[in-house]
Amino acid sequence: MEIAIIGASGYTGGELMRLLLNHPSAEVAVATSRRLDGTPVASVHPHLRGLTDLVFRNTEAGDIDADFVFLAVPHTAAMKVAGTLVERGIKAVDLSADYRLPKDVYEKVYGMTHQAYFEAPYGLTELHRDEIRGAHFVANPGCFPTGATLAAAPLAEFAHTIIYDSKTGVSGAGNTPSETTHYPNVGDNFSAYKWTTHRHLAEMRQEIARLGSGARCYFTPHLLPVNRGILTTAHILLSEPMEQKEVEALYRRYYADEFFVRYQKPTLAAVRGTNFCDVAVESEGDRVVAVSVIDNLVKGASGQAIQNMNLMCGFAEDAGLRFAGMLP
Ligand SMILES: NC(=O)C1=CN([C@@H]2O[C@H](COP(=O)(O)OP(=O)(O)OC[C@H]3O[C@@H](n4cnc5c(N)ncnc54)[C@H](OP(=O)(O)O)[C@@H]3O)[C@@H](O)[C@H]2O)C=CC1
Ligand SMILES: CC(=O)N[C@@H](CCC(=O)OP(=O)(O)O)C(=O)O
Repeated sequence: MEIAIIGASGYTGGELMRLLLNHPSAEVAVATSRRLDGTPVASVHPHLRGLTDLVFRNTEAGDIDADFVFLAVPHTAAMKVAGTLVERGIKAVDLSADYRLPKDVYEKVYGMTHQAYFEAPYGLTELHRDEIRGAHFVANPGCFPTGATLAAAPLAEFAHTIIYDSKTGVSGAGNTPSETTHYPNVGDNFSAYKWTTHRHLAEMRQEIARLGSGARCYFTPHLLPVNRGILTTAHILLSEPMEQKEVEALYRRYYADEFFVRYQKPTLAAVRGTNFCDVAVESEGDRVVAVSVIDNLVKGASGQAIQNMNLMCGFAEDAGLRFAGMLP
């Protein structure tokens, strides 16, 4: 199957190309960039040199010749081309935020009118597998909502309040340099941002509600001086206390059949470069602390996008994604 990546010069585009090198049934045939038409992919992604001869092309969505497309561009850019792909009958996963929320919620959170809205399954694979399987267009979740929701999902129905406290690596901000990502500002430093107003809170609330929970959700992100990874500490306040044994058994049962969710002490290094989410819980009665880790560029973006592509196209869900991280 031939793949096109729109926005292939960015971090998630590069990560899609890296991961798809090992996919048994898919090969990247088109890598688009507006700025880099005619430039070898390996000149921007040097880790791919010798593994791909592809050259970036500034191809319009209407002219793309491929069986499947990944949209790896910022929100608002994705909505400009999504409709064309759907009309042409080309299956696609959108890594941006453009189709993750209902229109009215999107417009409120992103402060703009959605120009090309349609409904799409939310691609948090473990929770929405049946809708994703066979779908033509899937909205890949945000990186924070992926790790946070997987941390809280098993206890959602027993909770009245969930407070997510996340620490993220800098690659979450994309490849455009900014004051925030400037090395002296981020290196040897640590800070909170968007303390109460991060746009991913809407996705987190949506997923907890879809689990049938009326729990209130809150979220504060922090910027870690590392390139990859998100560690989320979810403080889950329960209506009735639960003992450690019961909570741990619940988590182990909930994820027993999920290859990409592992119950073990979460550390960023153990999931770096992989599609795994590691999770563990500790109870102190009416507060359970659930900690999860993911790689923001893999389970938080490109890896989960491939997991979704696999379901949409009838491949094994773990095709191209079954490998270990690197320790130490
Ligand atoms: N980084 C992460 O951890 C995660 C990112 N995402 C989402 O995935 C998408 C891609 O993110 P990421 O790879 O980090 O972003 P980057 O900024 O690293 O790359 C995006 C690429 O899109 C192209 N682009 C930028 N603006 C436009 C535009 N207006 N129209 C068309 N193309 C454009 C650029 O390529 P060129 O200039 O060469 O055309 C750029 O290299 C975003 O929507 C992001 O929110 C989701 C989860 C996690
Ligand atoms: C470190 C950093 O800046 N992270 C980004 C992650 C968001 C992201 O990638 O999400 P969308 O796909 O929803 O745009 C942020 O907090 O905005």
